[in-house]
Formats: sequence, C-alpha cells, structure tokens
Amino acid sequence: MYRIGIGYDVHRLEEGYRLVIGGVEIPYPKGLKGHSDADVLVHAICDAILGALSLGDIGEHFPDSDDRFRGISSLILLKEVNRIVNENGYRVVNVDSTVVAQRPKLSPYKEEMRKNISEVLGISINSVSVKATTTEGLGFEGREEGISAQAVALLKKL
Ligand SMILES: Nc1ccn([C@@H]2O[C@H](COP(=O)(O)O)[C@@H](O)[C@H]2O)c(=O)n1
Ligand SMILES: C[C@@]1(CO)OP(=O)(O)OP(=O)(O)OC[C@H]1O
Repeated sequence: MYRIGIGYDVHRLEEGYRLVIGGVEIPYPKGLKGHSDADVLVHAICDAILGALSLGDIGEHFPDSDDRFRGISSLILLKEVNRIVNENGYRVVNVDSTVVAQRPKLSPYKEEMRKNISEVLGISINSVSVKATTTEGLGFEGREEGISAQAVALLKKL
C-alpha cells in the first residue's frame, strides 16, 4: 500500500537572519525569517510526508506559538515527522523537491542537503532529490523577497 503527499512553503528573505536550506547554512547577506530556523525546504518535505497520511500540517504539529520550537533546526522537526510516520505503520520511500530562489546559487549545496535529509529519514541519498530553479526574475522569489519550496513524498506501508 502506497500513499503520496505534496508540500509547499514560503519564507521571507531579509537581512539579519541565517539562510538555512536543507539543513545547510549558506553564507549570504540575507536569510529566511521564521519562528524556527525557517528551513523552507525541510518544511515543504515535512508537509509532503504528513500530507501523504492525511496527518495535517507542520503548523499543527509544531505551532509557532510554542517556545520549544523557537530557532529550532527543522531537521529535528523532520525527525519527529518521520517518527510519527513509522508509528502509523509507514516508511518514506523517496522524496523529490524544488527550491525556488533567484539567488544564491544552490548547486554547490544540494549534495549536503540531500545527505542531511536522507540521514534524518534513514533512507539512501539516492532516494532524496533536491532541485533548484530561479523564476527568471519574476514574482516574489525573482525580486528576492522570499524563497519557496515544493516537495512530494512517497510512503509505503511497513
Ligand atoms: N538558486 C538557484 C537557482 C538555479 N540553480 C541552478 O541553475 C539552473 C538553471 O536555473 P534556471 O532558473 O535558469 O532554469 C537550475 O536548473 C539549477 O541547476 C541553482 O543552483 N540555484
Ligand atoms: C516551523 C514553525 C514552528 O517553529 O515555524 P516557522 O519557522 O515560522 O515555519 P512555518 O513554515 O511558518 O511553519 C510552521 C511553524 O509552526
């Protein structure tokens, strides 16, 4: 028995914040604003996995009104999502994702992102795909006001 889910997230890009994507801290003058470390990619993946089992979304599990999650690494949230999935009798088979960012260039960091995510999920790095695209300068990502990410996840019954 297989289940599939989709996730999408957006965070504002502003000076004075760290830029953490896929668990990698990227040197850049601007970063993503959020209650946690604002890791837009990991948030989209969490939502894709939760969505596959109709288990709600990241905000329901980790409310931004809860101080326990302030500044937290989103990889810790992903680990908890994976635990919930296992508890419900499923495992993640593979994840595909796209980060939409005009800048910075993400290619140098994609392998490390895949490694971080695959290690947390306990699956092969070949089962985690991270892609990046610009919007050719169009829209909020193109104006560098924010970064978005989309993900899909396939789950299989244990
Ligand atoms: N932030 C980004 C955006 C894109 N890339 C890589 O560049 C390729 C071309 O991007 P286009 O938006 O012009 O199609 C894309 O396929 C990625 O490999 C990137 O590394 N970081
Ligand atoms: C992760 C949480 C919790 O710290 O906060 P943010 O970093 O603001 O991220 P968001 O994508 O708005 O989703 C859920 C939140 O409750």
